[in-house]
Amino acid sequence: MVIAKAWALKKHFDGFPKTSDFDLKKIELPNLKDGGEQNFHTVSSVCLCYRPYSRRDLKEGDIMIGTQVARVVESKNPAFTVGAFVVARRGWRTHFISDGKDLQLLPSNWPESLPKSLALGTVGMPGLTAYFGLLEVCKMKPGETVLVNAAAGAVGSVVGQLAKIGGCKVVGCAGSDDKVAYLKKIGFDEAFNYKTVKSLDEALRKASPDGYDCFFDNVGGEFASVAINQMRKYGRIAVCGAISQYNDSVPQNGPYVQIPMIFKELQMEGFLVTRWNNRREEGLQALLKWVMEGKVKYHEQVTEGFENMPMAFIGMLKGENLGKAVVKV
Ligand SMILES: NC(=O)C1=CN([C@@H]2O[C@H](COP(=O)(O)OP(=O)(O)OC[C@H]3O[C@@H](n4cnc5c(N)ncnc54)[C@H](OP(=O)(O)O)[C@@H]3O)[C@@H](O)[C@H]2O)C=CC1
Ligand SMILES: O=C(O)CCC[C@H](O)\C=C/C=C/C=C/C(=O)C/C=C\CCCCCO
Repeated sequence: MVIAKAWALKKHFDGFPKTSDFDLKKIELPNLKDGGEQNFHTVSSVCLCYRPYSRRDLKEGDIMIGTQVARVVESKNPAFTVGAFVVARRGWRTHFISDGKDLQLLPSNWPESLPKSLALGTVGMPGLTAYFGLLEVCKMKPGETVLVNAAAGAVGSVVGQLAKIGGCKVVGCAGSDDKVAYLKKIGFDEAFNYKTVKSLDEALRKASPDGYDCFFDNVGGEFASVAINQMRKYGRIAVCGAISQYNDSVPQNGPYVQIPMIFKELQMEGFLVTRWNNRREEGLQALLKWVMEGKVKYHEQVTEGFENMPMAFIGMLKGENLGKAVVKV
């Protein structure tokens, strides 16, 4: 008999999440039925989207939403043999039983040398978000200038590198000098620390005096209000996330975007990566190839221990992660 550990949402977040908002539970798993298999969850993702999605999708007492890479430890399903690795969206839990319908095997050509946890980051949902957001929403073209914020994170770090592969100039910003140094190391043309610059407006102007053709916005709020005024004519803004607003108890005012949008004839489009679920394999194979060729570098912020999941999530919201935040169980 297996006893799984799971983190539940004890109390809906009020402002910034606290460790006391989570509750560690033990769940006894039944024996396997024919056609079922049991997975041991080896690495778990902590994703920023849990913050807004928790309010919409969970009630207090529910297991936290989340995605994991899991290893099959017992199986009565021939499609998932013992030892296989799968990506599952089964929330913050150490073990679970599945009939296989909600599992995705890692791509069959996944190289042994590559950490399987990348299936939660650069070669997973965040990488796909960067890929489709840049190609399909920003519609970047060689020679253009691309701006991305939260640039040292899971999505942003891939955005910048894909834009370089696409022949663009890339400007990124992040919240520490170490993150800025990392952005330069992985090929960003310009990078700055948005927390220490005297004026965001000046920093953006200095990084690209001619303005920006594409803006991949992970942050929203005040940053977006400033950046929108530095877009070039016919610029495209991909609204991917709004981190600066997720923990607000009182909604922020603005931005009032109509004037620059009219005069510069801008396009601003929100998107969810799931729009391209039917092209998932294309995106994963492209990302896998670039990673294997060394054209896309990755970094993971690894927290050890399932008991530290809430801390890893809170740490990511505070900006403690470089690259994708994952928890090893
Ligand atoms: N539309 C879609 O389909 C998807 C959207 N997303 C969104 O993409 C964005 C990036 O996600 P992801 O790459 O996983 O996260 P990250 O790995 O980038 O981690 C979050 C980072 O956000 C930064 N941050 C936190 N608070 C603020 C703030 N107030 N202002 C500016 N930056 C802040 C921190 O970095 P720093 O030190 O730089 O402040 C932190 O490290 C999120 O908004 C997420 O919701 C993600 C997946 C899919
Ligand atoms: O690890 C997981 O479980 C995440 C799975 C997410 C899923 O597979 C795919 C799409 C993720 C989209 C993320 C979107 C954002 O982060 C954008 C943020 C907020 C959306 C607003 C939600 C408001 C609900 O009231």
